Amino acid sequence: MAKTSGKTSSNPRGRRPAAGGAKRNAPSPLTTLFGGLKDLMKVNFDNRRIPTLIGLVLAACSLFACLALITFLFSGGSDQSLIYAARDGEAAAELGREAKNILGLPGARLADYLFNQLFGWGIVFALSYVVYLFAHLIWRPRIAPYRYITNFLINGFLLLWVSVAAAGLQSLFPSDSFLRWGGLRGEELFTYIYRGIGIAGLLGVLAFTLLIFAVTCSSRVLSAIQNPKVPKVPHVSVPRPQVGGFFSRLFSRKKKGEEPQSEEEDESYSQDEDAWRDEPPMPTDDEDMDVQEEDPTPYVVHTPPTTTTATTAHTAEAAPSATSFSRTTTSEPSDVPEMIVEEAPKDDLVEDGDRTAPEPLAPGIQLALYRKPTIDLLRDYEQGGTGIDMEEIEYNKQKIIDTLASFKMNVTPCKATVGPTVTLYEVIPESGIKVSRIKTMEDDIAMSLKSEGVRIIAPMPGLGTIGIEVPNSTPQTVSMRSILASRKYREQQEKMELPIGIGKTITNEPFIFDLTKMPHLLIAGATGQGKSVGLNALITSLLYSKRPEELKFVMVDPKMLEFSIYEEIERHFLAKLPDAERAIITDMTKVVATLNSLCIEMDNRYRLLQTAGRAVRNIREYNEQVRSGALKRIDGHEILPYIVLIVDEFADLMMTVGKEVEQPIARLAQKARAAGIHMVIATQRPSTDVITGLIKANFPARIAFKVFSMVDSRTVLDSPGANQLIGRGDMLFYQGKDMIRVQCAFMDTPETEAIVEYIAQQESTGSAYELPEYIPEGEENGAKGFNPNEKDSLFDEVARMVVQTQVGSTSNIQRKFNIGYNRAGRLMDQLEGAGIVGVQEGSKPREVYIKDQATLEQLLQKLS
Ligand SMILES: Nc1ncnc2c1ncn2[C@@H]1O[C@H](COP(=O)(O)OP(=O)(O)OP(=O)(O)O)[C@@H](O)[C@H]1O
Repeated sequence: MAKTSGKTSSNPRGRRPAAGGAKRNAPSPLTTLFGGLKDLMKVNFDNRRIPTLIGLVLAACSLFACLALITFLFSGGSDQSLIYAARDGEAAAELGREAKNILGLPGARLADYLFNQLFGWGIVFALSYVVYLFAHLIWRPRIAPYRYITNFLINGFLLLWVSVAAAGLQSLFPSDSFLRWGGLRGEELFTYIYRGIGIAGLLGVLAFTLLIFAVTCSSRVLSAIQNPKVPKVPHVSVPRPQVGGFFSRLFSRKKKGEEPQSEEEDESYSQDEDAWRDEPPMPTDDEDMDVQEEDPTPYVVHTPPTTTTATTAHTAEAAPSATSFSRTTTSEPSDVPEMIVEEAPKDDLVEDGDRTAPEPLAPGIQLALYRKPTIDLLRDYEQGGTGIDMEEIEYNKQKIIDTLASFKMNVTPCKATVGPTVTLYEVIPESGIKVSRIKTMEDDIAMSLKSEGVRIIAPMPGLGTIGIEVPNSTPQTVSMRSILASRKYREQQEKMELPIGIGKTITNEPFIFDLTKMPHLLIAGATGQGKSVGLNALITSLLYSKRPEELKFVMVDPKMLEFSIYEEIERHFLAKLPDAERAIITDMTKVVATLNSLCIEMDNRYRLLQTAGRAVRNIREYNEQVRSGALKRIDGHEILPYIVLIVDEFADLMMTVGKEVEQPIARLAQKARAAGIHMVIATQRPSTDVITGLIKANFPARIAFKVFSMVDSRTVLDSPGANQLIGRGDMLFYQGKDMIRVQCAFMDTPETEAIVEYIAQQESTGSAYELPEYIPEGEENGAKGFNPNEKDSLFDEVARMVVQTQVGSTSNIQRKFNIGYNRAGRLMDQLEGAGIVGVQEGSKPREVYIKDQATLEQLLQKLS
């Protein structure tokens, strides 16, 4: 073939012959014949027909030879006379019997020739090469030609080596067997070497050539020579799926019914020389070599002692259990021989006993008998824990390596971390591979693993590896109970102001963050991907850590169903506008007033912080001062509750009232942190008209559940990733730095109902927390006048006190009448409306316009 090409290339087709030289340069009939043959072969090779035909012929031949040889081993002795008779020209019939070989006399003669006349036991390697040839010609014709040559050389070497060694052995242990162990050719070669260098030399040659062969072909032998110290470790064998030589892969594919059905389908497998996406590529010659010499124990699990330690309440503090696998594939460079499989630490739960104990009474605590909900109200969904499925891990690892290798990206796996729903495989790419190229392989790996969504983190921040997250075939449900009962949550609860335990990370650790540090949160995700469950987890987390005096929610629920369950705890944990009937806001037009009211509350709080002195810069410091007694209740100071605004469907809000909410939300987002007001807004539609630039800029902390497009993912997270999630609470947490994949905790409606009931039946603050009244700009003038219907019952008394003391201060009213800050603020507004005091000017007391009691009494009479 090569020769043919050489000849034709001297007259490349398409080149015009020189003028006048047409005859001289006309192709000879031989060239024409070869050229035609070449064209024919080319076309047919492209069609894969010729290789398949050749492969089938070779398959038939090798089957014939194998059958002949196998029966020859058993019946060859009795067929010897027939074989020699035939060779001497006598007919078998003359000897009066038939050959015992299953293929008759031709089979016996062929086997005798192959075995005895050629290479004895070495012939096995000749046959194995023929099998390799036909298998590749039929099923994988496009592998590079050098692979045929490499395999030929390997089998050729083994054939000669075994042949000479077998001939030597037979000469040492002579027998009257009809079999010539090394065959005639092997015996000749043996005799030649033996005569030249003697038996010691012969043994030396055999040993040395075998060593050279092993070093050339096996990276394991090479590394064993380079690092002779092999650590002694206990080992347990684990069955290995999908790893092995060509035949095991072939059979496993058949078993799974994945054989390409049609020629077209088959063609698609061979688009790229190595790109068998649906199956690992055929082993390269190197792989074949290693597979041949692999230990029959597929792979070894090294179990460090840490894995066997008993689970105690302190397991989280113990080192994570780790199981390391010896290298099983030659795709890996020899210097990183093991992959660590890291199972997440077991849940470290603490007893709930202390929860039911009465809380120590402290200044600011009004509800002395109030108890936070107990853990037994929550269910445990995590039966069985996150067990490691070694087979799955090994299978996925192999698939990842093979898929990347088929695109010429060799990687070494170094670690697998098994999480509740996802396993993170860390790999190190061979030098020279662009990390950005691996990043583009998400879909290819997902396809080869037949997996829903694969996410590649390239590179893993600070680790020098590339992370490939693959969903587990049996995801675990993370229960809210396991988060709130965890030691970590209990510890963080002490340190954080608004601790939110929302789920578990990939290392199975509770993921807890402080809402005050965010300080606002944007949640997005397509419908049905776990947003509502996530919001409930967030609310529950706060209900478990805060008392009614410390926390109030403002809930906006356009779906009208999601938060209605929390209505029962209105008197404990909800805040509302003074004129609102229900605390849960379902009417979108009321949201604008609520947001503006929150802005007023924010401003009021800032003023209050100013009056508290220089040492107080935010609500935490203010509350600390109140708790410590430095700021006294008698002076109108009391614990300021954190306010958390939760909007379930922000898109609805934007569609209904649009810009009107955008402004107050942006204002709150920019300023409300110090005043203890935090926002959580969730949306099903993460489009740019909902999550506008203004909103995005003010919500640095974001949670993305699964979205359906990369564009949506970019809108939420500024990068792809959320589109690769698998749903059912699988989420990405982003706070301007790295993205953290978290499995959101699950809790069902009955659990929420039980918590709400538990709180509702306890003592409360009497009514919902009253937010300041908001008067829209247009109505302000009229309303400022004074509305007798809204007159506070304390109005007259307060007015008298203000005129008498000539001090127009809200905190003064609070102190004197022992009322809350908001009510005092509202009374002050009414005094302003009635013309008794002037407008607010910074943190100074207001000017009192009425100077004597008589004038005041006249005015009060007019207003009544
Ligand atoms: N963390 C989780 N663990 C397990 N399953 C979950 C989890 N979160 C959600 N699911 C499953 O997904 C379903 C839908 O969840 P959810 O109602 O929270 O979605 P959603 O995003 O709020 O949808 P929508 O926007 O349409 O209301 C749940 O009924 C539950 O079966």
